[in-house]
Amino acid sequence: MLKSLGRSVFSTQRLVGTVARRGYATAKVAFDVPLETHTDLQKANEDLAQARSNSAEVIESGSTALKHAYQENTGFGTRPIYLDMQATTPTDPRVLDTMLKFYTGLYGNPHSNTHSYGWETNKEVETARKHIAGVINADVKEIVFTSGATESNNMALKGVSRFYKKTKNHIITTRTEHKCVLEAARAMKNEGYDVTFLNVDEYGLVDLKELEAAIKPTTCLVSVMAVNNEIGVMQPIKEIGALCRKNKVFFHTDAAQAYGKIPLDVNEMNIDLLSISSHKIYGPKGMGALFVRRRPRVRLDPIISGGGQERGLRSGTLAPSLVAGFGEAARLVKQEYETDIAHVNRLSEKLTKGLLAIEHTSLNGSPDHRYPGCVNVSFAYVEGESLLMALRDIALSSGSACTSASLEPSYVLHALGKDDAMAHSSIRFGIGRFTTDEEIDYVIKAITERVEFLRELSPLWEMVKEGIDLNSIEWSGH
Ligand SMILES: Cc1ncc(COP(=O)(O)O)c(C=O)c1O
Ligand code: FES
Repeated sequence: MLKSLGRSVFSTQRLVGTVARRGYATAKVAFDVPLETHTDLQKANEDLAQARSNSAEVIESGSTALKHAYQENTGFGTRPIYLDMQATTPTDPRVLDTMLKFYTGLYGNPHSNTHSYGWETNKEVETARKHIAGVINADVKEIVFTSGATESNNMALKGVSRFYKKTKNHIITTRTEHKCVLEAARAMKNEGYDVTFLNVDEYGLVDLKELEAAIKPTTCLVSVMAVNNEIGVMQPIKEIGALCRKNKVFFHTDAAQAYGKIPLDVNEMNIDLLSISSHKIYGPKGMGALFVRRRPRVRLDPIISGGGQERGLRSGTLAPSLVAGFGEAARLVKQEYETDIAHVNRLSEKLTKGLLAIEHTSLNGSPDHRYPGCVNVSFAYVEGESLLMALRDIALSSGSACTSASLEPSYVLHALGKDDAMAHSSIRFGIGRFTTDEEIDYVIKAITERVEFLRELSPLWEMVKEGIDLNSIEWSGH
């Protein structure tokens, strides 16, 4: 019988009905389809949001945080508190101001060098490049614009290994990289390259000795991310850089979650290639860059062929509005670094303390080597997706688990040795420049109440309270 205590007991269908009865939502939605996949859950969420926004009643009005969550009628439905900063950040209004002029007067092609339309746009592009380089102490000539960190990572992994393939065909990366690095590495494996995927320890950190041992005479590239997007863990980038330089291997780091958020100096840290994403720093989406070191020079095969823009490494006309927005976002992260980090630190401490005060919760990833703006917590005996459904007033993610249409739990948490149940009960909280104290207070209160509420529904929780050892039970898979 215990074997059947699987997903059906935690059925989201039942949960939504119950949540509605408890008064978290005034609308009741009937689901006549079984809610099994993530797509079903999303649809159910959308239906519920629609029903709720059609309802005249607003729950628990009064507090500003709640107003923010439920009452702001933007015409796009209700707006939950935004705590999904690793997925993307809101555009800073100052960034938008910088971008608008490119949709009116400044429409010249930045690559046109025969007239003033081209020159004036090009000047703006180069100003942006300077701001972007400045954040990581790079030279302007070392910044190549791309469509985002996905493209930058592909360029680095595919471009470098293809260029050096005659003499070197080995790539080293880790198991907790973003999907775009893992998939680019896998693509190179399919092209015949030798790829090592390093393990991480229980804190999510790579072992430097293991890394050194993995380096071979044929190794051309080591790619280790700076800050993990799911758990916020910061890898020892400086030490990895030193190790790679000593062994004459190029070092690439995916800094999509790190750029502008932790101190990065490409020279001091011996970084040869570094990927950046504009929309993680309050800039526009669809924009990014790859830092490519000039001394010692890193060579790479372009993955896009064409007119030879961006030093021949990335052909195609640049999007000046996006470039300038990205540049302004970079200028702002540098200018406001101290204020931003102090703000994020303070709210992160408050949130972490508040969440870990709930019994049977734990922080995922190293508590010491982390970017504080990403807090990943496991709530034992509560299913992540049930909790997300009960937290419709807060925009959150359970890391990569819920971005997938399958019910496969996070590979990052797995790499840390977490079991399926723990991975499925984990939620990622992202704090940023515009997050407020009131929002964090509201989130702590809401999570505390709803975790308690969901546990009350959980037969597992009942068993825990009765003192049954859950490890002795054989579960059915899902
Ligand atoms: C660590 C990491 N790498 C790469 C990316 C991809 O960035 P972009 O959306 O700019 O392609 C992301 C964004 O989700 C990320 O978090
Ligand atoms: S699929 Fe969302 S938590 Fe498992």
